[in-house]
Amino acid sequence: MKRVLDETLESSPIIKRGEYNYFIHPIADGVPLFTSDLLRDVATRTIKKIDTNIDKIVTAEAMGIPIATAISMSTDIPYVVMRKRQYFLEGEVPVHQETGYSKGELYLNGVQKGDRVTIVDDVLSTGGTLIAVIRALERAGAEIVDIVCVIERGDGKAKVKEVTGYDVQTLVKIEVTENGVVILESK
Ligand SMILES: O=P(O)(O)OC[C@H]1O[C@H](OP(=O)(O)OP(=O)(O)O)[C@H](O)[C@@H]1O
Ligand code: HPA
Repeated sequence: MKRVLDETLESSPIIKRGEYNYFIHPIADGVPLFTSDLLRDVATRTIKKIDTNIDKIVTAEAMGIPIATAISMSTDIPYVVMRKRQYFLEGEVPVHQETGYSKGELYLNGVQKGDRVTIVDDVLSTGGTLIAVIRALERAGAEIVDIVCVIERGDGKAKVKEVTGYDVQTLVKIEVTENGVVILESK
């Protein structure tokens, strides 16, 4: 099957966000154009990697949402979005999130103690976001079954393992320089 993700990644434009070389790709930003071929490729490859005997998929806004939606529509597993906005619902879990270029809060709602959950997200870079999501789920008393991030860059995977003990699966590992994206590994 055509690996649309890999084919499109190598033509990603790069912009500077402070010192951070930020690649722009539809999976990570929704621009310049998010095609159904790309979403299907990502959803199909992610579903193959996870145990679908789970209660919920958990993702973080914004760009985990299309991925979680596509997986949910194929598997009938419902999903929860960790939002940057607070809702003040009973049991809401706030956590601090830091990426390579931003800081803020994320809020978890809708996950109950004992829920079997799988985390999906678009990019794993420093690992800051995943660590925050894992911490929130631990506080909620959920059982984390799988973690899949579509695109891996940097050493976030090792950092997540060191800090939380969890393994993260990814679909592609890339290197980002100011000149562009290079695919190091496609799984
Ligand atoms: O491993 P990290 O360094 O934490 O980077 C990965 C995170 O960065 C992006 O989120 P961002 O907060 O920029 O939100 P977005 O999805 O709205 O772009 C991306 O969607 C991941 O969640
Ligand atoms: O370089 C990036 N591009 C898009 N999304 C991201 N999330 C973390 N790093 C990046």
